[in-house]
Amino acid sequence: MTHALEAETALTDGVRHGVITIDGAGKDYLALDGNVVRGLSPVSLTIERGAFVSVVGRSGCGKSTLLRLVAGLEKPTSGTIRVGAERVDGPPDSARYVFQNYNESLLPWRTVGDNVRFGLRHGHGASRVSKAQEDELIREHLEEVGLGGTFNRYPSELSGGMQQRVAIARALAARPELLLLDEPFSAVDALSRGTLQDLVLRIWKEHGLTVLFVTHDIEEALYLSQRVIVLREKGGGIERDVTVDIPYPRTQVDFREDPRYLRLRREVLSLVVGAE
Ligand SMILES: Nc1ncnc2c1ncn2[C@@H]1O[C@H](COP(=O)(O)OP(=O)(O)OP(=O)(O)O)[C@@H](O)[C@H]1O
Repeated sequence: MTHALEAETALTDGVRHGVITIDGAGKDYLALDGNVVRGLSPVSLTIERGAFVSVVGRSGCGKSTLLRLVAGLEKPTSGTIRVGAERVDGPPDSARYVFQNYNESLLPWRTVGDNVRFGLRHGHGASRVSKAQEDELIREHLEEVGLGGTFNRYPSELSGGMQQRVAIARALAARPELLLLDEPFSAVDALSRGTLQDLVLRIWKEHGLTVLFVTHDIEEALYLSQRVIVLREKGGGIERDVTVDIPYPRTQVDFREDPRYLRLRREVLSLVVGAE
């Protein structure tokens, strides 16, 4: 195959499979004191359309940097990133990002319904519909994340877990193909966290999304994902790409007793602890 034909095939495959293709992408930051800080050594990674992939590693290993590069919120110092056939150079239209801190995710002066409306109006291939149709769609999205009846409330009137559900509903309203989640549940209590994990799994399946999920919680990463990318300390790049070959549906209690999970937890834990 000629190079031109190979490139062409790669592009059409990219469109068809909606892959994230990271090719030697790395990031060095210029710190305020003028020193260069390694955010992430160059990494290469392909994520298939419809995959659920998590990124784990110690604090400062570059998890958020990797996600922000894919989200187009940072420019790589080296290498390239593509979402589908498009080279990332700013936030891709087909991707939505949910932050760790729900206080930053939502517009506090807008009602829950209007926060979701924002997602609807600024969505992927958004088309104008009447206000009544919009309201109907917003109510459906809120129902989907278990927040029926909160349309006219303000974010500050909701618990942290509920606010994160609003952020997810708003992201879904934008009809993304790719959902990027940066430690979205780290600030909520353990029980709400389990429920939110199951919500994300349901949404992933029902909407056929590709999910890239950053967490410091190895158990969470294994429970959710088909693949867990372990990063080396201090922006050192990829230590291991671990396949989680345990079928879905998974349930919180059974999954954690599965011998395959216990083996993988041991493997990933020792990689993270040993990734120095
Ligand atoms: N804007 C920035 N300016 C300078 N250095 C930065 C910036 N953002 C990140 N860094 C540095 O890049 C490295 C990787 O940071 P990053 O936030 O990606 O790590 P992380 O694995 O997500 O950490 P955590 O688990 O603590 O959130 C760290 O050393 C961090 O201090």
